[in-house]
Amino acid sequence: MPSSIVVPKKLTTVEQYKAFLDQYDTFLLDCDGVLWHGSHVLEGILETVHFLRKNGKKLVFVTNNSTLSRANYVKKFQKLGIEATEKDIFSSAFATAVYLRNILDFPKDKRVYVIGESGIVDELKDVGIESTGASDDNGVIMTHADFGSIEQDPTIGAVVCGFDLNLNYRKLAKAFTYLNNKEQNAHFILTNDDTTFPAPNGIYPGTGSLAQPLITALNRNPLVMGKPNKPMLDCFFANYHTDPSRTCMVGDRLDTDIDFGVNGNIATLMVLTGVSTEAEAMDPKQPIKPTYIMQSFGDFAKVENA
Ligand SMILES: O=C(O)[C@H](O)[C@H](O)COP(=O)(O)O
Ligand SMILES: [Mg+2]
Repeated sequence: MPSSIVVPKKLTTVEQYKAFLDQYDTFLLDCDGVLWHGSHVLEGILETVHFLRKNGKKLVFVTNNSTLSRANYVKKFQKLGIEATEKDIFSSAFATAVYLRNILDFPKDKRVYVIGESGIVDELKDVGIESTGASDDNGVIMTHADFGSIEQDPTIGAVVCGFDLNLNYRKLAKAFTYLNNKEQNAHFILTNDDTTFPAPNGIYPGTGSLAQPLITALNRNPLVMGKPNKPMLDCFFANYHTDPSRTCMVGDRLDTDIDFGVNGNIATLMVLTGVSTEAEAMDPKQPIKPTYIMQSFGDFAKVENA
């Protein structure tokens, strides 16, 4: 059906929330912008998670945020008051590691140069892939005399770029050097390409924006692992067997979360606590349409008290 005809259904009343919840058994929950902003859990989220689980609903967490491993996400969840196990968590770092190991059959004698944080390094290590970079070059201020210190490294079989609070010119110059060596033929991979992400006091540049200098300099498009792309879909459906007709993706971004659900042929609920707006979703020219829209996932807590 043409997207201009699909009109998302706005959920606003407790009766509508209840009728919505009765349709689904499994909820794929995005994290940044749905559950929290950074480490600030949004209002009603803890009550909603508790209520849904008490009513037998399955919650799976699917995040493009590659900064933590699943093990460290479990610790974050627990610290914020949400029980979770590694098997309930799908991050773009995990999808990247699975893709390098299972799809690319990454050579044993090669390493990955990482622009990003511990989540990527740890998940690669979990599948037996060695990496370099990441925090090695944090805080390194280059001078114009330093270019000679950037050398080729034939052991680099891939460059993986994820969210990196400590991005700097040296990291970009090293990644460019490895990727620009045509004989080396290193893979260029982004964990995700979100242009922005929601923090407690606004939105900020995301991984897709951080990687743009490399994309422009190389004139080359990377492979992207996270939502809405196939590697994350394959990673999820290889590990989770749910009834698609009783499964719903909940997210704050049209171009990652909602598109991921559309690509996975499951229903989608867009919440307005993150990046995408109701006007964007309702725009007849918008090609990506959520099945439902509501203000906040935390509003489901009102059903319990109804
Ligand atoms: O820039 C990023 O890495 C992403 O915007 C961000 O972390 C998205 O996380 P999600 O909303 O998928 O949990
Ligand atoms: Mg999000």
